Amino acid sequence: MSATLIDGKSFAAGVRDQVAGHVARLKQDHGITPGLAVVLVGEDPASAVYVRSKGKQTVEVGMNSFEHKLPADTSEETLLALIDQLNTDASVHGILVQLPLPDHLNSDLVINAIAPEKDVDGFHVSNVGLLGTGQKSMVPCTPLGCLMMLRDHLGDLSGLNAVVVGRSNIVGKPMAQLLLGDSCTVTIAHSRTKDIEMVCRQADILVAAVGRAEMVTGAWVKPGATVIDVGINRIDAPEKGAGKTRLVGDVHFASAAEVAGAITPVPGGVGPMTIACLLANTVTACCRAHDLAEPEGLTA
Ligand SMILES: Nc1nc(=O)c2c([nH]1)NC[C@@H]1CN(c3ccc(C(=O)N[C@@H](CCC(=O)O)C(=O)O)cc3)C=[N+]21
Repeated sequence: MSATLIDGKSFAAGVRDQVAGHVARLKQDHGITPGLAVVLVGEDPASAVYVRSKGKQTVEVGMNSFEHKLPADTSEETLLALIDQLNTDASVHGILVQLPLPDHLNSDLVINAIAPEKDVDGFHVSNVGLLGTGQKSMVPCTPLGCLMMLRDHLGDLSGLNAVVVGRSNIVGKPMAQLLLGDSCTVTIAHSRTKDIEMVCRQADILVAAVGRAEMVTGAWVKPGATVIDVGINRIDAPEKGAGKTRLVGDVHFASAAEVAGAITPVPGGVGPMTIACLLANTVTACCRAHDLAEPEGLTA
């Protein structure tokens, strides 16, 4: 491997330290404790793990964590009533509804019921529009974490060719907006893109967010490029024993790391940054709610 490893795990620990500092200042100087409410509908085991990890880290940085676990058959009416209550609760500065929701619930409707200024996921249509027009908004956590690592590693991004593989509302589209905001030349590639390998090989910055295990190989990577792997895929790992699994990204790490200048690993790359940025967004939302100066370096 010749690429520099971008250590998301330690970067995220640094972001959480900064967040903890801001939380302490909010408590001491203003008597305010930022609060994050996480809503989980149903019993998806993977989602439950993430929600527990978010709650633990929220408390570790000194914030209040409010967890709302609802049964899988919760009605839209009940869920909307809870969101309404959280919208008006002054101790709640951030609201996250864990996705995906069960099929009978309309996630667009639910997300757009969150007060935009408390929408720490940045998924509300108002925040999407504000980001797209370069106005102050809540920025989705995963793309924000990727941007922080890119700026840290590369400094000024202006004029660089950035290719985002994947066009989801959660990662691909907002990632492209953020890179455009930093004056990159941005291409969004996806399953219908012609000669996707050739498109990717033009990228100084290559962000893989398709959800297909190890799809992006070294042959897709321009020598020296910075590769950000957003994918988290659990695959069978018979070499570890019968029935064992392991996590891999959307990038075939071994081959890409031979060509790239820098690369994020999975696990320990983008994932921990996503949670750190959720905490950062909650502090930002709290400061805005109280008309206080926003933390620097924790927003786009
Ligand atoms: N409204 C909403 N917002 C989200 O941000 C959201 C969501 N719904 N639904 C589920 C996905 C998933 N997600 C992850 C966050 C951190 C790791 C993470 O820290 N992963 C570790 C590994 C964890 C492991 O070992 O399983 C790592 O990559 O190093 C993974 C996944 C946030 N999501």
